[in-house]
Amino acid sequence: MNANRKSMLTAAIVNRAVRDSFIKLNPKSMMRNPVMFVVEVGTVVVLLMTLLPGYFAAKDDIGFNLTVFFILLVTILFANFAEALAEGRGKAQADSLKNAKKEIQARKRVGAQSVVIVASTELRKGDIVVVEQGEMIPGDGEVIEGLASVDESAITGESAPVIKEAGGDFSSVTGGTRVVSDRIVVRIASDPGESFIDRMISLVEGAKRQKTPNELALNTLLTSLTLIFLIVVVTLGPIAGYLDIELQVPVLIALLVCLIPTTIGGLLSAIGIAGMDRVTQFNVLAMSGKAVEAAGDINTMILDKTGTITYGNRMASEFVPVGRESVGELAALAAIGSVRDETPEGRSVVELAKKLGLAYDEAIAAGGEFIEFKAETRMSGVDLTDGRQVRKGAVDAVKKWVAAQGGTIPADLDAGSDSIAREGGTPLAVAVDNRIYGLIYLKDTVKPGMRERFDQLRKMGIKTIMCTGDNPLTAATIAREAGVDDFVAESKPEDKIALIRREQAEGKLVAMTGDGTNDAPALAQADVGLAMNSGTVAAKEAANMVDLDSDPSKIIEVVSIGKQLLMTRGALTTFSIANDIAKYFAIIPAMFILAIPEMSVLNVMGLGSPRSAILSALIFNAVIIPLLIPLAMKGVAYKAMSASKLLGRNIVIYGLGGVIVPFIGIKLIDLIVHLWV
Ligand SMILES: Nc1ncnc2c1ncn2[C@@H]1O[C@H](COP(=O)(O)OP(=O)(O)OP(=O)(O)O)[C@@H](O)[C@H]1O
Ligand SMILES: [K+]
Ligand SMILES: [Mg+2]
Repeated sequence: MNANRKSMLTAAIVNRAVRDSFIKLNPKSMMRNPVMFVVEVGTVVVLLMTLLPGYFAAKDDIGFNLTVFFILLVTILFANFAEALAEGRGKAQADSLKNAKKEIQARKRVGAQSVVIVASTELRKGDIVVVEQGEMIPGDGEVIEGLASVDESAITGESAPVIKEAGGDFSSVTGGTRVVSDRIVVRIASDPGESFIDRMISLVEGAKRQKTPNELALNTLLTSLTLIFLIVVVTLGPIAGYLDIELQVPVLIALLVCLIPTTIGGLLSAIGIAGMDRVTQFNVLAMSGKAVEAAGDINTMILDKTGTITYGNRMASEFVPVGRESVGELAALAAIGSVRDETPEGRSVVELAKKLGLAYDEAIAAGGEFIEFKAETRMSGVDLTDGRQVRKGAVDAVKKWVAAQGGTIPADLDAGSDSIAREGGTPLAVAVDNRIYGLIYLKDTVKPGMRERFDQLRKMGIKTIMCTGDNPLTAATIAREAGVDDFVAESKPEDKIALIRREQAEGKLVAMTGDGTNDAPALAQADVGLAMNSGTVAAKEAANMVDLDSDPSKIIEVVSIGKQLLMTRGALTTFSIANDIAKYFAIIPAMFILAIPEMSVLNVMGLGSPRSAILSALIFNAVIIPLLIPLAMKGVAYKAMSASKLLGRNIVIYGLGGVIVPFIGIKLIDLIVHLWV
């Protein structure tokens, strides 16, 4: 991962955040946060009363009023600082991305063979460019010719070059990355300003940050609470006046600020930004905050087997002949049928034949028409020039193919394939025309720690379904070994989308990962679709998240981050509202004692004086914001457990804690403040 992306808070980020806290005082930007905007209006009123004492207040109140003004101003600055700090890392990252986005020259193809030099900024969707060794790729696109290794460190932070090739699932390239060897022809897939880096910049900068539905709902709640308390406090003046009690405006404003949910109001956007940022630091790009929150609410997770649950480098490890066929013949045919199969499986078959010293005729292998592997047919092979058709593929698919040509199925085929499958391997049958020669044992291993991760997901209440093109027996073995809740075997690409729709019809939120063009519809259908950066342009465009490290099992952590975000917001909202209740008990008695000194029995907290009580409550209200910034940024500690259990636990910690902490805090502050007031 990128070193500067990992770095936590640098001095530069903090300095910038301090500066931004003042810039954010602009009422125009404050208005987006109604709770803090009310505080700002109150601050201005108190300032006016302090500056123009003759009009509004008695002279001896100047010191008190000035202090209230100062605490209120600091309260707003603290809230602004929280937001600015949360934005800081993204802004720093955007700066370094902008460096990767320099205008460069591109070799645009015109006509069949000639090229012209144009600026990369002039490239449009559909243009064809040629990129030679050492050159920067001028825009996002799909490799349509050639193969090259590409240094993508500008985007992924990963220094090892990756292979990009035409066709298949590793064909997408990103503008601003560099070809380190060979030459490719790329079809540009985005218009200027809409490239991956552009999107990434606006994403990390938060330029297009929109409030999520969740945030909007919470904001409405907080605004309503603010409005209610505003009405309460505004009517308190006349009521008190009627009772001949004089309540001073700055005291009323202090009361108002203590009562309205300033803690969560001040930290709300920081929590959202920090949640997004945690995902980004994890090298996953979420296209919206909504996607991250959806991840937190996921009920069902669909994972594919090969490459997600297992390592996915399925390697041929053994040739198993059936009937009276020989290993040599089987290996030769398997190799001939695989010479032009560029999948890892295909390459490993040829390698195994070579390793075992089993010969095959290179000339025969090179000729004929190559039949590429397709997830729909689950077979690959070659039609030789002599008319013979060589096929290898999923056992049931090959059986059907052979049967259709009037062939018979060797009696020991099923036993052989079952024993491979029971070990978690993938059996491939090898056939020529109507005759089956035997099996290839493809070995794959479950990634370590999968069982623990699925256990965790289960505790979170998330159902995991493994979806694989493999046969039911292999699927069952791997499913058992990895500990997923359910599996679907022999699934074709369209089965994934059907599965997602079925779950969604039951009201569930579904997450899935994918990288191929045929995953694109399912990625779009899923509530959280995580595409691999190595994958195709179609997959990346359909998904609402892209993993720069192309590790599909990361979906598990993304869900944890989403949950943590939702929980942090819930916990701090609970804490904030509980806090306000406690402050109410500190400040209301103080107000009345100030007006009617005989009421001093109300001073249950034993605070120094009414004024020091009010100031202490107000100071507590301000300092709790920066004290909670680390929690808002890091998120509350998250343990895998059911939603209801978590809710109960959080209400105890943050609800009860929220009531108790202010009493202690205000009392302590009062001990100091009382020395002056
Ligand atoms: N190169 C290949 N040539 C012939 N058959 C193959 C090849 N690769 C895979 N197969 C067969 O096709 C089946 C489906 O493969 P596919 O890649 O669609 O799914 P999968 O990788 O098994 O499952 P997953 O969805 O978990 O990735 C495999 O189980 C295997 O039997
Ligand atoms: K408050
Ligand atoms: Mg696959």
